[in-house]
Amino acid sequence: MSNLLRKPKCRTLSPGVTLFQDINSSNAPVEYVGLKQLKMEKGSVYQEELEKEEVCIVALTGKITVTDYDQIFENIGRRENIFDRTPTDSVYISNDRRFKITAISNAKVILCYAPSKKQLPTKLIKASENSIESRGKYANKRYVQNILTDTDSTANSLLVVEVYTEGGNWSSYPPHKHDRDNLPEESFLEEIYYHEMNPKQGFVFQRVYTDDRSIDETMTVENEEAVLVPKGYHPVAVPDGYTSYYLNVMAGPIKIWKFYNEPAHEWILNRK
Ligand SMILES: O=C[C@H](O)[C@@H](O)[C@H](O)CC(=O)O
Repeated sequence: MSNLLRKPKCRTLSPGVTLFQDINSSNAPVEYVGLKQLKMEKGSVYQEELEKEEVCIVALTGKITVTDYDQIFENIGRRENIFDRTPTDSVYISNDRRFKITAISNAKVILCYAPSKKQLPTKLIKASENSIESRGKYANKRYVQNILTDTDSTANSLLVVEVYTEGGNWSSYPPHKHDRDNLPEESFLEEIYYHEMNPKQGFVFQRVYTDDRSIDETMTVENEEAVLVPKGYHPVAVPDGYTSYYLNVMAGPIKIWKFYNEPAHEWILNRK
């Protein structure tokens, strides 16, 4: 199995709180990004103390209450099913703070991490504040819900985005990368993909590869699996009949998303 593919591993953290994905610099070839996926039973509690990291808590499904012990955001979350295809609520919490999540209903939560040294205000990112984009044409149409963009001053490092791609389409396509700290041509952002499929028995193909092919992994990715993109191009192909969802966490030395399209395939963008 590819070192870039992370299958869910079930670990009970506390009564009613199960960890399925836990990706960080101690167990993955990444320095800037981290991700946890939690499943929480109604009434269960998850607590964490942050050091020099910031977190975006995404109420993936169900309802949760989040507090940083100064503010409390009650009953957040806007969808029972990720494929309701509506934005959801998130909470940004900065470095050197602690937080507690209480599940108001059975809930699925994604925690997105990135480095942070300058403590910024905690913020509820309402679903209505997500900017929505329809990207692509022909067979690379996808639908994007931006939670934290590179122009958003809420976070120091984090970019968080949700992408829906219908069957028969490609996303993150034409292939692009952002693995060089070389502005204005390209920025360096590591990336984690957290994937879900509808129906859930589906899969997508994702290739992660570099110009020199020192990395060239083509993976079959199934429901609730994650893919690491330490560097390289990272297109996704979705089989007919299925809808792909993925959440991206991105971060790097500078919070700018300037990607570089692979020259061999950039002509794709010029079709009328
Ligand atoms: O670099 C960003 C990620 O590859 C995705 O968020 C991608 O941009 C989504 C898309 O445009 O298809």
